[in-house]
Amino acid sequence: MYKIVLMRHGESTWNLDNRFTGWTDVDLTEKGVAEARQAGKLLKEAGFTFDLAYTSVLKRAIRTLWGTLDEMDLMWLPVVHDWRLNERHYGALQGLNKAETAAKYGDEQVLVWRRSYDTPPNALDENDERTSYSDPRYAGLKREQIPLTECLKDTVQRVVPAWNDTIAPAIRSGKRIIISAHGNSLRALIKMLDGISDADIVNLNIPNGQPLVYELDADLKPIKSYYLGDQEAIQAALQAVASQGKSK
Ligand SMILES: O=C(O)[C@H](O)COP(=O)(O)O
Repeated sequence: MYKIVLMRHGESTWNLDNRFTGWTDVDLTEKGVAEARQAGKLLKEAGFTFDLAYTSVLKRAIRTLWGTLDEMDLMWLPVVHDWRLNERHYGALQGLNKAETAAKYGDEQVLVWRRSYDTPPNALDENDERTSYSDPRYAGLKREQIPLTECLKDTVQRVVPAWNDTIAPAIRSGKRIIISAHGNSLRALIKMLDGISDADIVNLNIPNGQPLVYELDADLKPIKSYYLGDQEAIQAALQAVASQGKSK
């Protein structure tokens, strides 16, 4: 049996402002930094340790990993930064307030943009200054690999290869791993791991900074999964994430 830990980054400045973030590289708030440390404390208390860490190329996930590993005295750990674990690109919504967008376009439309499997938000214009074309961290990618918007299905199409090419082989070789990533890149991964249908994935929300343990069998199929920590607080946080896209 293998055990892996998935974790969404702690609260970011744009989580606090309730803005669509996607590939925008915003930092953690003080609360987010504290959540990362608290996650490390919980993992240490529960007897976890790791051999290898995976994260995205976005600082809110990277800094969360740093805080967690620091708390576990594991800052020396090898870390793989993979752009394929980035948040889902939120297209032209990036930067807009979620509740204001719901007031303008309706809660239903915002739910479709946030949670539907295959309807992407409007794309950024190629000349929009918010595109990632000239960002050096994506210099190794072909232009067509850099999204202008994504639905969850598009995110699945990059997260699953990251799993198959690098993460799954590392787990099979016996490495104990932690993945620090994002709400929707983790929804993509969990959809694949748990075989969640396109319709049911709409209901899956991930709270900030809470370690989610997956126990996997020899074929890397989930045996069970559970959040560490205060279960009531986690349920409240899940509800709060679901409500972020409502006008009231
Ligand atoms: O990119 C974002 O705005 C968030 O990190 C995830 O947002 P969501 O819960 O609205 O999809």
